[in-house]
Amino acid sequence: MLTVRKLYKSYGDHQALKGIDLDIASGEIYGLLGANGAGKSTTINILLGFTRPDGGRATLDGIDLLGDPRKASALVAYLPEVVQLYPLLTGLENLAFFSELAGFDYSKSKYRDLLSSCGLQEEAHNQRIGSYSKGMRQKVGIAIAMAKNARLLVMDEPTSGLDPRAVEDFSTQVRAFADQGGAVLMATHDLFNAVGIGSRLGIMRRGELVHTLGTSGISAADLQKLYLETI
Ligand SMILES: Nc1ncnc2c1ncn2[C@@H]1O[C@H](COP(=O)(O)OP(=O)(O)OP(=O)(O)O)[C@@H](O)[C@H]1O
Repeated sequence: MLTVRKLYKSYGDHQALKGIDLDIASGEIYGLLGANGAGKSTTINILLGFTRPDGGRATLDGIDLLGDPRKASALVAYLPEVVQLYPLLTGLENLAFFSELAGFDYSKSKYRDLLSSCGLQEEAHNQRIGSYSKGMRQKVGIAIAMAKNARLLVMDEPTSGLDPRAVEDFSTQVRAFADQGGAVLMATHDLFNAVGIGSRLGIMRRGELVHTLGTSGISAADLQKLYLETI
């Protein structure tokens, strides 16, 4: 579904990416791991069209993500570390606004269903986003991704600052997105969550993807050992 080939990026004479290859299938949650500066955000920013690569290709369901940013933004949803929403609008109004921006016009009850299915309690639907916790904002962010039928959900450090209950809720929503056939790419330092939620993991070191592994049968302790030996 997502295919990335030979992605290169330099900043001045510093090579931030040295030929990244990445494949994420439909229904897969891929955790991208690596120390600060390894190149995770650069990879994500290129896939989102925020940064231009020096070389390489990325396709999603055969569509060129790097050459056609408008098509790409219709297919890809992004959850940054802090989900950017309008603080003076309610959760429901934000969902309606961003859905309409993406060309979808649902009924109010459909928006409510989407928010509820993403775990946002009903009493919060009509509260302004300014009063939401980080976990609640993420639920709206995932509802927006679902509303626009995104095929790929990209996330940067989604669990930083979330309490364990919020991480559990978040994991449930992300799994639901993947179970509907979406692909998920998540850059994270949270090894425990990565091994819990991820189907596959990649460990980056100095601009290279040096290990990829499936998560079945791997404990967080095993992953931590491999990670520390790798970075
Ligand atoms: N805009 C930029 N200008 C110059 N150098 C940059 C820029 N963005 C990233 N870099 C450099 O590229 C390398 C990769 O950075 P990147 O942010 O992709 O790493 P990361 O793995 O996401 O790190 P972190 O875990 O800290 O977010 C680093 O050495 C960083 O300093």
